[in-house]
Amino acid sequence: MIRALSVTEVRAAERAAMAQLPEGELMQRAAEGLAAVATARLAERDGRSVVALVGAGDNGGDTLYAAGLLSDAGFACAVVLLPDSGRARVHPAGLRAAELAGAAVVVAVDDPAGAVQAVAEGDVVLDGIVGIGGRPGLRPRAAELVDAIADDAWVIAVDVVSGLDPDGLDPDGDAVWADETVTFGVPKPAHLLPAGEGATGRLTVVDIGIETDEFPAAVERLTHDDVAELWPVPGPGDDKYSRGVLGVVAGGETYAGAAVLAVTAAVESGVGMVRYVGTPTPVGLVRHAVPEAVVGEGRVQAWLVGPGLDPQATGAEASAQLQVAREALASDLPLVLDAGGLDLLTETREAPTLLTPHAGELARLLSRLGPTVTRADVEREPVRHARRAAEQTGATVLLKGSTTIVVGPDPGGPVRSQTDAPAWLATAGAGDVLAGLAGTLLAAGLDPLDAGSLATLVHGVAADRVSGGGPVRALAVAQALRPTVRDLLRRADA
Ligand SMILES: NC(=O)C1=CN([C@@H]2O[C@H](COP(=O)(O)OP(=O)(O)OC[C@H]3O[C@@H](n4cnc5c(N)ncnc54)[C@H](OP(=O)(O)O)[C@@H]3O)[C@@H](O)[C@H]2O)[C@@H](O)CC1
Ligand SMILES: Nc1ncnc2c1ncn2[C@@H]1O[C@H](COP(=O)(O)OP(=O)(O)O)[C@@H](O)[C@H]1O
Repeated sequence: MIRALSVTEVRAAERAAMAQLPEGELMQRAAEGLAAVATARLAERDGRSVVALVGAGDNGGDTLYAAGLLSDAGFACAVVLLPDSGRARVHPAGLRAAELAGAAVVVAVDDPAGAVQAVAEGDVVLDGIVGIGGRPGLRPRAAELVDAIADDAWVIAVDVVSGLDPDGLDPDGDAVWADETVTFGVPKPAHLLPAGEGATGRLTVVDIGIETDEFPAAVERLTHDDVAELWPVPGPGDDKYSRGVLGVVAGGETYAGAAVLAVTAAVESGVGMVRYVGTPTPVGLVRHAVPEAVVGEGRVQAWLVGPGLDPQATGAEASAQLQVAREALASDLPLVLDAGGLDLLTETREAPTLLTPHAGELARLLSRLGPTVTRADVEREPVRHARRAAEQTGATVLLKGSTTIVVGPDPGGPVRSQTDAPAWLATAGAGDVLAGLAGTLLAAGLDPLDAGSLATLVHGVAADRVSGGGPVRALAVAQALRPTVRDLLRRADA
């Protein structure tokens, strides 16, 4: 699992480490790590010149020391000081080290044209304007200099891309767009959350000797190595009931195929059994496409309600199906609530509950529970809106997107953030597959946070497998779940 710490926790971890180390040691380690990465990138690109954009804080200090090391190593190094007060506010010892090593110093406020020219000449650009002390956005001088970076330069953000909210909550405004971020000790939320992930580029974590395991994570990301630990693998004593029966209330006369996709995904991901409840058309399709599924009500360990379900549908059969859906919501069993089923949520459930909206559905849900929220609002601040929905409903919320985030109702709990899928997965029916897969995991007894994030990871890996760089269809993703789970489980034996 990859863990990111909030700025507050990072500072606490750094304080604890600093208490054991000589003054300035952490910054030296950070600078050495940064210089080593920059040296490797220069070598890969046959580059000779480095330019360092330097702000007023310790992030600028790291960058100045690294520029000194790179200068010592023989690279042509320029440092551009951004603060209005010029030399006065940058890290004094770092500046001395860079100058002693022979780096050329340009004070942007005194020589704006020289600063632009220096920036344009860098084969590698170090963004040391701000790190974890930064507020979102770039000031005009910084923005102008960032614009001057050559298109083919390799931009390395120091610790956190300047312009981002390091905690990854505020929407990204004007920010540096890095090819790579070299971060110190532990990832920060901006590296893993939608607001900052794109601008962060490749993430390289440099060990500077700070202990972070004891500190709570703000953001977590499951990796392939986590699958074997979390996946419900049956043992000799299991039978189909003990492995978990999933009741699926999905599909209707309008969106009949959603039922096939969700039920297929549940069966392909190894559910003990599916009991399917639908109207005549999807019942016929499910019987034909998934002979393993049992049609009709019965005892289940968890429910999936919603894919392709029309909560406004009328007529005897649709009403009977909606009645089962409402009973599932009112039950004390774990529940995945997706798509049309989200409209049926009227009160807080006590049992484990996973809501799986996309941005539009989350906006609709929040608007039903409080003031109007638009899809654009959710897309601008996904974590805040998912958290709000989780707090208001008492459920775990899985907000789908290119980065999918999963948050539980405890506001202090971590955000799970997954980016495993190719953009080809943005296709109709993909969400129905995810819902079926999440249902399998909930029926097997996983809690909603693990079920949601593990399902998202496996769904994304399966999509990647069937894509191979080309289009995917949702049914193929569902059918790829079996080999995908098998291969991910095999990693543990390898
Ligand atoms: N702590 C440690 O032990 C270690 C820390 N390390 C390093 O320290 C970094 C944190 O350093 P930090 O705390 O000095 O904050 P930092 O990110 O340099 O920014 C603060 C300055 O930025 C300014 N500023 C803010 N927003 C701005 C904006 N949008 N645009 C422009 N300026 C803006 C603000 O100035 P003001 O607004 O007052 O003018 C303030 O002075 C961390 O990321 C890591 O690299 C490593 O050495 C390892 C050990
Ligand atoms: N740009 C993207 N990159 C990767 N995955 C994406 C992207 N956009 C959407 N997805 C994923 O595709 C699926 C789409 O789900 P959803 O919108 O509910 O589709 P449907 O309702 O048609 O089944 C979700 O799992 C989502 O995370």
